[in-house]
Amino acid sequence: MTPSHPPTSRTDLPHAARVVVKVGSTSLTGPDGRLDMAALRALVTVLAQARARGQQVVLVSSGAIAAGIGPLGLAAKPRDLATAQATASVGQGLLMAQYSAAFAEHGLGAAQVLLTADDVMRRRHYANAHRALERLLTLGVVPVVNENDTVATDEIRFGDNDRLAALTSHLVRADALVLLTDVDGLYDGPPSRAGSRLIPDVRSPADLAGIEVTGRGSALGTGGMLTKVQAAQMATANGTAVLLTSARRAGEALAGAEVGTFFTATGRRSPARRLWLAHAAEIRGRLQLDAGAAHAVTSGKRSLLAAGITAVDGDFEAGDVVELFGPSGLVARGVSAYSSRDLPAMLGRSSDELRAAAHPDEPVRPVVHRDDLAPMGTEQ
Ligand SMILES: Nc1ncnc2c1ncn2[C@@H]1O[C@H](COP(=O)(O)OP(=O)(O)O)[C@@H](O)[C@H]1O
Ligand SMILES: N[C@@H](CCC(=O)OP(=O)(O)O)C(=O)O
Repeated sequence: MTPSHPPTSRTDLPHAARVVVKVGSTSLTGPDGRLDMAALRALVTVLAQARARGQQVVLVSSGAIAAGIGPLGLAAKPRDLATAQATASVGQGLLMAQYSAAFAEHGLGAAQVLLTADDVMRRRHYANAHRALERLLTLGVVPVVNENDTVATDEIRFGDNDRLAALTSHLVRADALVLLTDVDGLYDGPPSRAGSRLIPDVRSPADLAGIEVTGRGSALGTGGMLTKVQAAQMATANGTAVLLTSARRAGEALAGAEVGTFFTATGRRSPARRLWLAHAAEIRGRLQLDAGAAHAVTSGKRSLLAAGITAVDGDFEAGDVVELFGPSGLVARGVSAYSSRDLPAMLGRSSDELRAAAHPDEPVRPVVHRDDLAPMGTEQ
């Protein structure tokens, strides 16, 4: 197999050693909202061709909720969490049965892999998921990944499979990520608006300036174009090239044709936790830092101590993600070890003062440990 490196252009894509392909609900369902078997089988044929070329393939497939709507007699995609969870657990089994049958026609095995946000955020879970996926790939099986919708709670869920696909690309160290949807690429405005034009290449985040993307998906889709662009940025910043196009063009895309929008890989892999913090985590509050603290967390990559915090905003618990602002703007995101109720009494106090005031059994921790920090913004 070709040595692993991100493709630098579309023509390189058929030579990428390991590819993650993500397909959205809208591309797998017909107008009646039911699974479109022909679309599913056509996609599997394309993935089997990639396998025949010697590429390893991981499929991230939405469609569990869509597949559950018909059998449960529902009129539309459920809005409340409990019904969405129930619908996904009915649909996921049906979806997977179709994939297993379709891959078997090409002599390929398929494996269901259901992930939650914890599986990429927590170090031990991450190592576990990584090991299982590696073994599946070396066994020649095609992993079919979806979010574990039945157990994912509102607080800790990806909610959209685009960012799950970017994190899966990190998990398997993919060279390329192919995002398949119902439009043929990224446009500079909503594709339904007359005059919107396809953007063929995105070479750096600056190329995205001025582009209008909406977070609203179609009736069955979830994140719209916004989560796809976020996923593309997560993946490219971590050394994975991205091609965004329509599911109808999956065959051409994987064969290296001039279709869709190609996002060049811009960065190198960072730890998964940092990736999550920087791009996917929900922000619950904000800490204002003095200049010294802002410099310490960005340049020195040091833990944030209470002494350098001047103000606390928001309502958050210990373990929630907060944004850290220096005198000239956003500098980092991090996991706060203290709640917004406990922090105000600690501000500006040195660790020695806090230790003297604390209960002897209670260790004084940094407010944000350096392992839980993702530098962002300009003061890096
Ligand atoms: N700038 C844009 N370029 C392309 N598509 C866009 C843009 N802004 C919004 N969209 C919409 O995003 C939709 C795709 O998102 P979504 O429905 O969530 O798909 P999926 O089910 O494949 O995840 C497209 O149908 C399109 O109408
Ligand atoms: N996990 C959900 C997918 C949610 C989702 O992201 O959908 P989509 O926007 O169509 O990729 C399901 O299988 O229904």
